[in-house]
Amino acid sequence: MAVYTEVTDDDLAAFLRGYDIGDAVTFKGIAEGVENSNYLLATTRARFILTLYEKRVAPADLPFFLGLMEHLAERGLSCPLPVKARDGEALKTLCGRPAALVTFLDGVSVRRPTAGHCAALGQALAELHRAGQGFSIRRPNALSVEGWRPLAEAARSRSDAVAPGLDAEIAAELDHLEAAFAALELPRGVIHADLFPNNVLFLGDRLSGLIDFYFACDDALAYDIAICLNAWCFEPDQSFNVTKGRALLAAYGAIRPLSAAEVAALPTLARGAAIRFLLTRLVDWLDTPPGALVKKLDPLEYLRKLRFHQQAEGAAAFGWTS
Ligand SMILES: Nc1ncnc2c1ncn2[C@@H]1O[C@H](COP(=O)(O)OP(=O)(O)OP(=O)(O)O)[C@@H](O)[C@H]1O
Ligand SMILES: N[C@@H](CCO)C(=O)O
Repeated sequence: MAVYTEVTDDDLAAFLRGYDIGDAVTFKGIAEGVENSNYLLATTRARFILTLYEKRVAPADLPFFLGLMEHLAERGLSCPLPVKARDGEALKTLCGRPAALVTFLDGVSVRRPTAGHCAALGQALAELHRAGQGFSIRRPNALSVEGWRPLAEAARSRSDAVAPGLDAEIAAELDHLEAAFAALELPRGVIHADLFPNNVLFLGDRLSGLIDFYFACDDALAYDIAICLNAWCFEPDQSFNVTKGRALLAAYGAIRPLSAAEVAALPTLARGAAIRFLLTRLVDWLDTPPGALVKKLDPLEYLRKLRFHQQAEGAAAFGWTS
């Protein structure tokens, strides 16, 4: 569940007096999501999402996230648009938390993506990468290669309890990845960095919006593709669906063609993307107390994906065809 901070009717009424968006009609907490408190607000004019940023979002990063959504929306990407208050500011404080209102997007996320969904995702990802060009604020990726060993250290004495031998397996993989990533020179730009199916909305087969930009940062554009290949193209039995991978890559390439260096780097990037989510899930798994309301995500799902990539030979394993 994701309502950590309760907003009373009085809090809301006082908050909305700062905006010119009509009067509240309905207001309710949204159960999905794990990072922030989210509410769906309908006013006499339109629907909005009210987000109160909880402890995992650094307040210093909020101008990047809100500015990025505005930049992308102005360039035609279907993503939430931060709503400015009467004073021209989108970032406010509510119940002691940083807070913002963004526009509501219609659509539902898909649980079992088809190849058609993967193609739509690939196209939208390339459009996002194009639209991100020219965005002036920088945000390094704290969860790229330099961030992985500290996460592994945080889990270290406890990870073998999750899977025997896990600590040594992670250490060996990090040795490999640190060298492999150091050798990469790839086109960079703004990436979403968490574009899992729960962050992509569809109306029927049509992709209607991208949400949750709170991991967005500057990094290799192809790293975002690798994150999506991992999140969208594995089946529940953990086999990689080459048809879905091919659909994603072809649709992406039709908008933003991949360079030879990016294609060659995909297996390394996919291993990196696998260990990134393995590690963050592992730390959360170990640190979340029993009985907490937050749903814990399985780190071993990403260990299995990592092992697939360790065996894979070249981008053809993802369905890449030149
Ligand atoms: N602009 C929007 N339009 C429509 N629905 C939205 C919008 N923003 C968020 N939602 C809904 O709220 C839910 C939670 O939002 P979001 O994914 O941003 O939360 P979060 O706390 O950052 O969680 P997580 O990082 O786990 O995805 C989404 O799954 C979606 O149902
Ligand atoms: N997408 C992340 C969760 C938080 O963004 C994961 O599946 O591990």
